[in-house]
Amino acid sequence: MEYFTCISLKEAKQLLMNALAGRIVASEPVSLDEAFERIAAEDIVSKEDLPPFSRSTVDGFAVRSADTFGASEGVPALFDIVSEVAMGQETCVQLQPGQAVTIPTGGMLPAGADAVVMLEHAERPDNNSLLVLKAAAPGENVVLKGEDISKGHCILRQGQQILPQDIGALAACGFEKVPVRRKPNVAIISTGDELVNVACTPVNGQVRDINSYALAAMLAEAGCLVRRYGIVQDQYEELRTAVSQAILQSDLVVISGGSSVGARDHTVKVIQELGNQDVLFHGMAVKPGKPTIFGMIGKVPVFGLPGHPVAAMTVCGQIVKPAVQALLGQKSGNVYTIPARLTRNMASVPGRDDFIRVRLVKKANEYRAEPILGKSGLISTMAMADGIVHIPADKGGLYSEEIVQVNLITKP
Ligand SMILES: Nc1nc2c(c(=O)[nH]1)N[C@H]1C(S)=C(S)[C@@H](COP(=O)(O)OP(=O)(O)OC[C@H]3O[C@@H](n4cnc5c(N)ncnc54)[C@H](O)[C@@H]3O)O[C@H]1N2
Ligand code: MOO
Repeated sequence: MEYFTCISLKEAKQLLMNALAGRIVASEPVSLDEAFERIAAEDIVSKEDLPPFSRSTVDGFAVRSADTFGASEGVPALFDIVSEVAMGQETCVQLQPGQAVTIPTGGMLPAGADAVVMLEHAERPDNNSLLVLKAAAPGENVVLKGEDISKGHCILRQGQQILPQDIGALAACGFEKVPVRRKPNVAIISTGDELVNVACTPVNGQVRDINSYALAAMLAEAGCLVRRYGIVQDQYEELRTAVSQAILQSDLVVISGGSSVGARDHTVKVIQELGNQDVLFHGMAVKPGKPTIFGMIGKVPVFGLPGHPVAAMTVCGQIVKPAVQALLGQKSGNVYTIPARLTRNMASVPGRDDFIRVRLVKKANEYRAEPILGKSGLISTMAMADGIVHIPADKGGLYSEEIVQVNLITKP
């Protein structure tokens, strides 16, 4: 007997995106110290040229490059040293033919100069004159005004995740603060009469709550402010009360466990009742993770994730994280993949998306992906894995020795 009307992962993602369209969270300004990994709420355009003046990249002598043409150790070009550029100060010299000025690395290029001769390519017969031993090309050893970032250049795109190099560019252009998306508030509710808190020693029949911790970590990494609502017993009223409270305080709610079709699985009924029948799907053709629920309670997306820990984490990666990205207006999440050679055949069922855990082993010049076999209730199979290989719905499996893309779940 089939209890679920399973829809494809593709269809599930589409329903999810339709339901979340236009629900991007508000923005807030943060300082550069707080901007790492946040999502830009606006395009940020430079209001100035960087560098704001042409500058030297070496210690040496600013010259007109044309004056050095043909210079060599045998036939050096002779210059008058007319001034000295001081670091951090404007230079008002206008270089004339045959003139040079001393300049430090980073110093402002004087008007008329278009190249810098390195100290080691010149000799100073006396304080006021210079012999250049090597020709300098126009622009040599110089960063031109605006060469790094020009005025009007977009340094950060709306929806882009802010990384250290972006923070550097923002600092360079004088942005002390940057508008980012507020972190979505996410509630995680664990359900199950058998669950006890991590600090407890479970008696027979009980297990510790794994999912609320693992999911909290995944969603914090995705940019959320996560609140764990603790363990709720498999009782309709208790779950209803917890969810009613969670939706008032959250942008997204995750309920772990109770998503299947057993007598104690109340999640669907709670979403239906609080959300005016708005359950958009119950059942996805994926493995692990088939008994997944998604519905809206008012404006709040609510997910019912399967209780088996690997299934809960897989579904979190496949549909909850994309939902968070939609709330953040994030253009694309960082997915690090690595090609690897599969070490054994992996059968699947056409029409179903499978996600297999793999361990990566470096051998010769390539990585080999060793599938970790084990039921979706075994958290160790996830903890041992370096990545996940996706078998798409249009394939009946993967062959041993086939090159596959591994989505890394460890940091590269
Ligand atoms: N007759 C059927 N039974 C089941 C089906 C099915 O299609 N027909 N699907 C199976 C699949 S697939 C999964 S996955 C599970 C999902 O069940 P639920 O979402 O209802 O979850 P529970 O029954 O509450 O728990 C299942 C399993 O996971 C353990 N669990 C639950 N929460 C946690 C937690 N926070 N930390 C650690 N472990 C947790 C729980 O103790 C159970 O062992 O249903 C299958 N059954
Ligand atoms: O979702 Mo389940 O068994 O596929 O873990």
